[in-house]
Amino acid sequence: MEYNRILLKLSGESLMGDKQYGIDEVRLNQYAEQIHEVAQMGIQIAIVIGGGNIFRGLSGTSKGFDRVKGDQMGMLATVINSIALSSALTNVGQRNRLYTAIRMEPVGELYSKWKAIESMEKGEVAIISGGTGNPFFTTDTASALRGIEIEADAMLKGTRVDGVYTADPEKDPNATKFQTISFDEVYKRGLKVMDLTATTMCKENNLPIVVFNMDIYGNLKRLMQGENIGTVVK
Ligand SMILES: Nc1ncnc2c1ncn2[C@@H]1O[C@H](COP(=O)(O)OP(=O)(O)O)[C@@H](O)[C@H]1O
Ligand SMILES: O=c1ccn([C@@H]2O[C@H](COP(=O)(O)OP(=O)(O)O)[C@@H](O)[C@H]2O)c(=O)[nH]1
Repeated sequence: MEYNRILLKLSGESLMGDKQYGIDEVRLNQYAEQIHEVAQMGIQIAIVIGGGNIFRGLSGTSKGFDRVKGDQMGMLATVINSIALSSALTNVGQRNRLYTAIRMEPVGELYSKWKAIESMEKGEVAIISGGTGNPFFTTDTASALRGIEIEADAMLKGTRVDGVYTADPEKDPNATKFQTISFDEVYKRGLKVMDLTATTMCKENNLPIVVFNMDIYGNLKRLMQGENIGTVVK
């Protein structure tokens, strides 16, 4: 697969690094350096980050939170992570622009497909924060949505496992990894590497997903250079 424009999804939870909560500066800077490296190769990059290191709407409901309010907190958590990444990218010399799904100037500009594309064409990394702006969705679904909107060649799901397995590799030591897998096979086997809403959006709009381990330094560049790491879902 050749990549000219990518949507990179970063897990909020991975941003914690070795910490129990919040943002680990070392991990954050490693992400920024790797993104800068790939941007310098001329690849257009949009980024969507989760918020699981700070707050997840569903975890709030068990403590009595209203789901919609909890999800709004979760979406704001993705904005916090995005501001941190924006700052880290600036520190490594990478121009970038922060977009928000809901109006929040001067934190970021209100997202639109055209503004994000214009940024990327100018060599800026477009950080698209705030999820879809709606409760009951996940950051994976927001990534699928934004990836389709900005006409990315693929959605790269950077996570803490190195691909899609026959079963959750964190629970089943006998699970084996797929090099590629079809969307239909993901449904048939009930694989839970992304939620169904996100998977269905990608399938219906022909956006391939690449699941890879973003926590191994250099993996993003390896992938862009065509190395066979991770799993392609298409
Ligand atoms: N079939 C599978 N193949 C790979 N990972 C899976 C599979 N089923 C479940 N997972 C889990 O999905 C996680 C990756 O999804 P991610 O969205 O980054 O995590 P989270 O849901 O914690 O934010 C992995 O840590 C892994 O434990
Ligand atoms: O379009 C969206 C995207 C995210 N969220 C909320 O934001 C939280 C953080 O996102 P997620 O759990 O997907 O992040 P990750 O697992 O990648 O850290 C979710 O739990 C939801 O509560 C939401 O309501 N709508």
